[in-house]
Amino acid sequence: MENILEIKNLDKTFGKETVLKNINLSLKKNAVVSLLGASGSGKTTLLKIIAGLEHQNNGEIFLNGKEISNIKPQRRNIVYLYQEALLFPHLNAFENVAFGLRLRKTPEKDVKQKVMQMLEYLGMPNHATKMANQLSGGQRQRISFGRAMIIEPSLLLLDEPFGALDSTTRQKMQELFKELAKTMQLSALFVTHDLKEAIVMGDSIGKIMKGHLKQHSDLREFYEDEESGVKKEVEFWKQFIN
Ligand SMILES: Nc1ncnc2c1ncn2[C@@H]1O[C@H](COP(=O)(O)OP(=O)(O)OP(=O)(O)O)[C@@H](O)[C@H]1O
Repeated sequence: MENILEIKNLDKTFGKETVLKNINLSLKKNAVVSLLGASGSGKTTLLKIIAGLEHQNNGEIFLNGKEISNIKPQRRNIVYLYQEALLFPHLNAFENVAFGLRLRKTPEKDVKQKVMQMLEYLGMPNHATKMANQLSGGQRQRISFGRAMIIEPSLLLLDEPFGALDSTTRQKMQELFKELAKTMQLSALFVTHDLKEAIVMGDSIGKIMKGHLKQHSDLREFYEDEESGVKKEVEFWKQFIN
């Protein structure tokens, strides 16, 4: 199947610090790649470069087969959703979700229908008229997630999107995302610190270590790799079971 995203030989340094070294990554259309890596390993930097908010020192980025390194962020049809995504404070939840549709001059009838459906998906139809500061942290996070999803971007870059949620809501959002990714045929890079979440969300998994990215084509290969930490995790749980 065709790759929506292809990164070739990408390097990034900040001053004397080499953050990313010879990164190669491919993402198939309608697939999700989970991206793991310790704090400070360069995950956010990689997403920012793909979104066009940082620039690489070397290497190329192809979106749908087209090199995009010199294309402005707003022209890339990529949505980058970061951890502390801010909602527009002067807009209510409905209007925050509707924002991208309004920019695209979507007819009012469709805006209403799409936004209400998204709020329904997010479990928030009763919060539509609340302003951003009247929502809880997790609710704000869900609304910003809905705002990103609703415009059906070619590529979604998600940086720990469910990091601040309790485990029940987090699991619900994972299920919702998987469902929406399928129905909206989304392609996404999904950054998480959580091994279990990476496995649940990803069709394949990449891990950044010491500036290098290792991409596993499937979960079996990821499991077999001692460095992935999955075997260790399994052994940990086994020791409690006779
Ligand atoms: N604008 C910048 N100027 C200088 N150094 C930077 C800049 N942005 C990031 N860095 C450095 O690059 C390294 C990678 O940072 P990055 O935010 O990409 O890590 P991360 O894997 O996303 O971490 P976390 O999981 O903690 O969010 C860090 O050492 C950070 O200090």
